[in-house]
Amino acid sequence: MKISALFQDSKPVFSFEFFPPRTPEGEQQLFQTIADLRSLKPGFVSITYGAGGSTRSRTVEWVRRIRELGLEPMAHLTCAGSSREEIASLLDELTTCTDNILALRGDPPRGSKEFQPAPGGFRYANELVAFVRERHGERFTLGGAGYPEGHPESVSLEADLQNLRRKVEAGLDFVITQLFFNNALYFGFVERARKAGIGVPIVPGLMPITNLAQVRKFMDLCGASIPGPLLSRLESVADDPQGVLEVGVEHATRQAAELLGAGAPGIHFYTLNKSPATRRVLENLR
Ligand SMILES: NC(=O)C1=CN([C@@H]2O[C@H](COP(=O)(O)OP(=O)(O)OC[C@H]3O[C@@H](n4cnc5c(N)ncnc54)[C@H](O)[C@@H]3O)[C@@H](O)[C@H]2O)C=CC1
Ligand SMILES: Nc1nc(=O)c2c([nH]1)NC[C@@H]1CN(c3ccc(C(=O)N[C@@H](CCC(=O)O)C(=O)O)cc3)CN21
Repeated sequence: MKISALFQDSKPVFSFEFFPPRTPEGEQQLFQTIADLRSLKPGFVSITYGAGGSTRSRTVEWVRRIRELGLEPMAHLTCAGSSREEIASLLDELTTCTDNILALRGDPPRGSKEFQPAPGGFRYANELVAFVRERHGERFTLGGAGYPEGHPESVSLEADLQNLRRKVEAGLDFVITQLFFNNALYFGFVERARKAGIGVPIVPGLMPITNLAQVRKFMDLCGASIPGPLLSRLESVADDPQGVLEVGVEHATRQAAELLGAGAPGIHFYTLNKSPATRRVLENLR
């Protein structure tokens, strides 16, 4: 099912993001996480492609598994490291297992700050979006990424917004935001986007914090800032994993409730393949 239909409804769309595990233990954990989360009836679940250095070949495999489990999959697809021929053949394969694609540029390889397009590949996500539309028309619902705090490589918030507009004009059906911990960033972003003529749904992406070291890594990778008071609360329980999770769940619950109250079209959860925090946030919202 094309998930664009879900956003035409007034009900909020909840979605979960997973990455393809590298080890048999990781695979077992992800199966368990999906089992734990499926009763929450997500509108869709997405599978990353090369995120955080993870493997790409398993994205399609997990998309198939998710569909077999009766959930609606969305495959992430990036420009990184692939020629257009390779992307074309992957797209043909995706027509056999999903109706939904999150079209991304991709991160620079680990240890490098600068993105280099592959020979015969694309430099920006808007080129990938146009390519998918050119080859497959309306066959897929297409999502893309948006940056409430600006993309780390962009020269200004305004330039970044114009790039988002270009990407939407190339054919995006909706936008998922980079994770953020302060809702004012999302509200400001949506307001600026609407003024710039971007009309598609903008789904906030939230990551319930469960681990302080990981948060620091994400601030670096994603360019997401943490409000000082939240960081202080996390640091005050740094030696107590359960305490960190409690703070993370409470914060994400407050963020989600306020976002939905203000009319956000749903919430996309960056689960990192774990279920307890996301489950508790959604239960708190009921
Ligand atoms: N859910 C997920 O998996 C998410 C992944 N990401 C990652 O973030 C990274 C960036 O990907 P995207 O946002 O898709 O990239 P993008 O191509 O939309 O933007 C990348 C950078 O290039 C600039 N830019 C974009 N189009 C341009 C153009 N036509 N001319 C000049 N500059 C342009 C943007 O302002 C931005 O600084 C990727 O690594 C993606 O994997 C980000 C958020 C969520
Ligand atoms: N710039 C950026 N790139 C992304 O890939 C990305 C974002 N932002 N923002 C939201 C989510 C978060 N994503 C992530 C981020 C990190 C891991 C991660 O921790 N990966 C593990 C290894 C994964 C594996 O076991 O293969 C790691 O240790 O890096 C996964 C997905 C994907 N998304």
